Amino acid sequence: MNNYDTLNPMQRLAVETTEGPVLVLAGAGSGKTRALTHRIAYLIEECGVNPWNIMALTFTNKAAGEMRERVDNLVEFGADSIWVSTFHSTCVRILRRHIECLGYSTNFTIYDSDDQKTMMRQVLKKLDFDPKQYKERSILATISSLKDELISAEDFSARSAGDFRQSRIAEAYLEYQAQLRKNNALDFDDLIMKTVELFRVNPEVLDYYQERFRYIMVDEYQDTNTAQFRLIELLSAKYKNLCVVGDDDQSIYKFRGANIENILEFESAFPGAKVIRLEQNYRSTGNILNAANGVIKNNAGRKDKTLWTENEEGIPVVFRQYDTAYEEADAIAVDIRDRVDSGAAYSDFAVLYRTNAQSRLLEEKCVNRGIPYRLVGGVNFYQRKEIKDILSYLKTIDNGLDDLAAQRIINVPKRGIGATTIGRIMVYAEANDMSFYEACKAADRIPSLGKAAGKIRGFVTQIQSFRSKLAYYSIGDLIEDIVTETGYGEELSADDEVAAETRLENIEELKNKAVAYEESLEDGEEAPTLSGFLEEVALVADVDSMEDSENRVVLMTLHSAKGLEFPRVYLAGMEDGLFPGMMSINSDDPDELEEERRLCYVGITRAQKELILTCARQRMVNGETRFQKPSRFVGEIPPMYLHRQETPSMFSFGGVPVKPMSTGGGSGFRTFGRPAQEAFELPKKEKEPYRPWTAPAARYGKAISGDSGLKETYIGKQFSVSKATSLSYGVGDRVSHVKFGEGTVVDITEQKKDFEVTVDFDKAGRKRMYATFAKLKRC
Ligand SMILES: Nc1ncnc2c1ncn2[C@@H]1O[C@H](COP(=O)(O)OP(=O)(O)OP(=O)(O)O)[C@@H](O)[C@H]1O
Ligand SMILES: [Mg+2]
Repeated sequence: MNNYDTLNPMQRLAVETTEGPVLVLAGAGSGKTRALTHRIAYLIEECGVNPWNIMALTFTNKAAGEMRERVDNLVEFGADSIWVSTFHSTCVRILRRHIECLGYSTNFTIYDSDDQKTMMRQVLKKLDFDPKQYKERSILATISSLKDELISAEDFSARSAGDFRQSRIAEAYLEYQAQLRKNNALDFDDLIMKTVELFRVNPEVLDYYQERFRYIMVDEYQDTNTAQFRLIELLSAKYKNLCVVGDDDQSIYKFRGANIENILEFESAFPGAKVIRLEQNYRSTGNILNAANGVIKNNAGRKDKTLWTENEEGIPVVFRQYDTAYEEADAIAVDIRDRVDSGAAYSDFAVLYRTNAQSRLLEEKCVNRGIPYRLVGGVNFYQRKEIKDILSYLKTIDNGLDDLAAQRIINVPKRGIGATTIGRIMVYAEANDMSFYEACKAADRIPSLGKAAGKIRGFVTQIQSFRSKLAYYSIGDLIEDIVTETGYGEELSADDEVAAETRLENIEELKNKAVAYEESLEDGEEAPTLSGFLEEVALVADVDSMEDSENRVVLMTLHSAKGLEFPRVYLAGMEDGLFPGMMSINSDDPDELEEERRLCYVGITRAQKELILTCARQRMVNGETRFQKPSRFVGEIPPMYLHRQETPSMFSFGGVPVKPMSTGGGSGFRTFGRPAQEAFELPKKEKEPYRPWTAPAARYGKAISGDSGLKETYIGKQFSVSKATSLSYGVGDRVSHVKFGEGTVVDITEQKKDFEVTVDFDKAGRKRMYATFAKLKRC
C-alpha cells in the first residue's frame, strides 16, 4: 500500500480522478510524471484495476524506462503486465501481431534515417529526378510531416494535381512507400500511421485494444502530433479513461509535427474533461524557478500560469561570458573539475546546448581535463559502420526481404562481387517482383551474371547456413560466428589494427546487448527471437545510451533533456544567433522565437540546485567565425536572480588588436580537420584593404543596452576582415611571433580569404598560420 500523503492536494486529485478524460496541465517540475506513476499504483491498489488494462505512453525510451522503474517500485504485483512504453514501441508491438491485414508480414523491418536516405536515393534515381532540384533529405522531411498529419501518398498525390513540384514529390512519396512495402519495411513515422490505419480498417482489432486498455495515460502530452493524437483518441474512445499530462510551455517539437492544439483543445476534443493544474514546483530552487518564470512570461501565446516553490532560494543563477567558444568550453570543464575535487559527483552535472555541433569542443575539453562524460545524441552506437554491417547480416538472416541490408553486406567482407553484378541482381529482382536476396538465391537463373553467379551462390550458402543455426544458437554466438566465418573480423584487422580493435570492441558490445536482451526475456511469456532483438535495437533512441548508475557528466542537447533533472546544469552557447537560432530570429512567424524560448524554459527548469549560463563572444558556426551578443533570453531573467560574471573582453573595440582565437594549444581549429578559419570577411559593400583590427565595433557595431542595464557592444552579423594585400615579409625572411618566438618563413600561399604562412620556428617547430592572425614581424 502506498502512501499517497506525500502528494499535494492537486496531485492527489489527479491521482484519484480515475474515470473519464483528465488533463493535468502544469509547469516544469511540478510532479506531473510523479502523479502519473502514482495514479497507476492507485488504479491497481485502490480501484482494483487489473494491471493488464493499463497503458502508459511517453516519448523517449529513457523516459519510458524511468517511468517503468517508478511503477515497478510502487506496484507490488502485476507491474509486468502494464504497458509502459514509447509511442513507437507500443505501435511496433501492435503491428507485429496484426500488420498482416495491411499486407505486410509480421517480421517487418524498421528503417532508420540512414536506410531511409539510401532508399530515397534509389527512388529518386529510378524516377529520374534532377538531384540539383530535389534533395532526398528535404523530400524525406516533407514525407515525414505528411505522415505526422496522417496524409497518405495517395491522398497527397490526389491533392497535388496541377502543382508540378508537389506532384513530383507525390510521385516520390508513392514510389518510396511501394519500395518500403516491397522490402517489408516501415519507417519510424509509418509505425504510428500504420497503427492508426490498422485500427481504422479493422474495427475488431481496435475493439480488442480498447477493451484491453481501459486506462490510458500519456506523459509529455504537449509534444504529441496529429497521428499520435488520433491513436490515443481511437484507443480511448470506448472507455474514455484517458489521463494526459503536459505543459504547453514545454512544447518543443513543433518542427517534428507536434501540435500544441492537442493540449489547448483537449477539453473540446474530450467533452467532460476535467482539467487539473499543479503549481508547486518541487525540483528547483527559488532563484532558478524565478529565472524560468521571468523568461517564459515573454511568450504571448500561452496559458498563463505561475509556478512557485517552497524550496530554498538557493544561489543566484550565474551568467558568464567568454571571448571564445574554446574558453567557454574549457571554463566549464575547469569548473566541473574544481567542484568534483571539492566533493561533487560527476553525475551531478549536465551541460546542455542548442546544437549537436557544440558538443565537440565540450568533449575535447572534458578529455583534456580528465572528466568522464557521456555524450547523448552524438555518433550513435548503432550508426557505426561495423554495427550496421553486423545488423545487416542479422537482418538478412532473419528476414531476407530487406534489400538494403542484403545489398550492404553482399560484398562485405570482399567477395569479389562488384557494383555491376549487384545492379544486375537488382534489375532481375525488380523484373520478377522479388526481394534482392531471393534474386541472389536464383543467381543461376540470371544469365547476365556469368561467372559472378558462383560468388553469389557462396554468399547465399553462408547466409542459409547461419539461418539453420538460428534454432540452436544464441544471438551472441551467431554474431561471433558471423565475424569469424565470413572473414569479417580478419578483414577488419588487415585494414588498420587500431581501428579494428575499436570496431571489434563495438561488436563485442553488440554481443553484450544481445545477451542482455536474451536474459531479459528469460522465464517471460515471450521467447527471445532474432526479430525481437532487431526490433529492440531499431527502437533505441540516442538518449538511451545514458545510464544513471555511471558517474559521468552528461552532455546533451536541450531537446534530449526534456523530463530529466540534474543538480547542476550548464546552459552553454547562450548567444543570439545560436540560441535563439538565427532562423527563428529572422522568421516572420513569431512562434518560432517562442518555441526557442520554450526550449530555454525547458533547459532552465532541468536544474535543481545550480544553473550556470555561459556564452562566447566569438564562435565558429558552419565554418564561419561569428561574433555574437548574449542571448536575449539571458536579458529576460530578472536581474535580481542573476549574477553576471563577465570576464573583461580581450577583443579590441578601440584600436588595440584582438587576440587570435586559438587558445593554448595554438592549433585549435585544425583539430577538427577543417582549415583554420581565422580570417574574416567584411560585409560585401564595405570591402576594403586590410588594416589590422581597428575597432570594427566602432565602425559597424552599435552599442546597445539590455534590460539589465548591461552595456554590450553588439557587432551585428558576422564580422570579417579582408585579407592582407601585401605582407611585410617573404619566403626566407626571419620573423617573430608573440608566442612561438623567432623562425624562418618557408612558404606563403595565397588563399581565398587570407595568406597562409608556413614558418619553421626555432623552438616551436613548423607551424602553418593565417597571416591576419599570425601578426608576424620581420626581424
Ligand atoms: N509532492 C511531492 N513531494 C516531494 N517531491 C515531489 C513531489 N512531487 C514531485 N516531487 C519531485 O519533484 C521532481 C519533479 O517531479 P516530476 O519529474 O514528476 O515533475 P514533472 O512535472 O514531470 O516535470 P517536467 O515538466 O520537467 O517533466 C522529482 O524529483 C519529484 O520526485
Ligand atoms: Mg515529467
